[in-house]
Amino acid sequence: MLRVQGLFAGYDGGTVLHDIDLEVPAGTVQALVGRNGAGKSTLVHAVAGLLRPYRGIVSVDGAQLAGKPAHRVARAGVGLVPQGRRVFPRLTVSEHLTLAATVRRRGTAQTGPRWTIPEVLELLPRLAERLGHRGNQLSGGEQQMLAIARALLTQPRVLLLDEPGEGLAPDLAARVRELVTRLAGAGLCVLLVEQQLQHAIEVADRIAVLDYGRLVFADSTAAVRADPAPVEAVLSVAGAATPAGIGPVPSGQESTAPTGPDSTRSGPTGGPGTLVPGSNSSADPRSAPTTSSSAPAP
Ligand SMILES: Nc1ncnc2c1ncn2[C@@H]1O[C@H](COP(=O)(O)OP(=O)(O)OP(=O)(O)O)[C@@H](O)[C@H]1O
Repeated sequence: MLRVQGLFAGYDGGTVLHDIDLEVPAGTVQALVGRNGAGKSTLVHAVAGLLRPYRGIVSVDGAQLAGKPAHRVARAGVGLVPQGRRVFPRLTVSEHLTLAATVRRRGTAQTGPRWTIPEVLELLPRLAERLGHRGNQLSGGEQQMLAIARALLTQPRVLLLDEPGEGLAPDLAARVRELVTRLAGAGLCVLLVEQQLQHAIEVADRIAVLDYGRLVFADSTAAVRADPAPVEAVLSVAGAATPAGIGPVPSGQESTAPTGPDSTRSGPTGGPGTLVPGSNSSADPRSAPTTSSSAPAP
């Protein structure tokens, strides 16, 4: 189980993510949707240890990970398929896989599937035909497959996928979604960032919506499929060019609970089908942050 609780994070002392609560049980896919700049990648980075949260909890099966560096988070069982794939241009496919396979999990018992290079190649046969090719010789789809293979070889219990279908041909993107379903079926907790609500509906068990750095909606996919209007309303607000913006670090950073509007927090999944209380509704042009504290950057 991946648990995120009361998470605040941002850049250079400014706050992008406000009081995020999310739980992803093993064997399920949690989709995260939201407009450009809503904070989706920031959340993924904060979970993966690439960005140190200002405060809040990130845990995997009870092990606290918030604030730990990315390599420790990876060893604790969190695999990342970053947006843009980020493969090494000069390393071959084979070298990428070998390197990833050397990341060993420490300090926790192995649960879920344990991937070997042959198994990963069986899952992604295209890579088997490209073992000697360097990263910069791969197509976008092949790079995506490599990024997924590399993440699996770190033996994750939690897989974070940041827009894995971005830039792929529709049929390849659909194959990636099928793969995501299979991986959840194998017992992984999957947090999937998706731009397209329809794609999220296809693959996810639950759907959460980030807007202006706040979790404004969370419910089962079945509920969203039955009534997508609340999610569509958030995603389609005019003026989407205004991103989350970076506000100041929340005041009272050192205190145990946030104050002001942010303190109205829903349960971990935000409650059934509701726009999360305490967040601004999609109809409100919102201002980012609540205070102008000058708390220090992390
Ligand atoms: N490294 C950074 N330094 C400063 N600000 C950043 C950085 N990365 C992102 N931001 C800002 O944080 C906010 C959220 O960005 P983020 O990339 O998390 O959004 P997103 O929802 O993933 O967007 P997209 O769908 O366009 O990828 C934006 O205002 C963005 O400009």
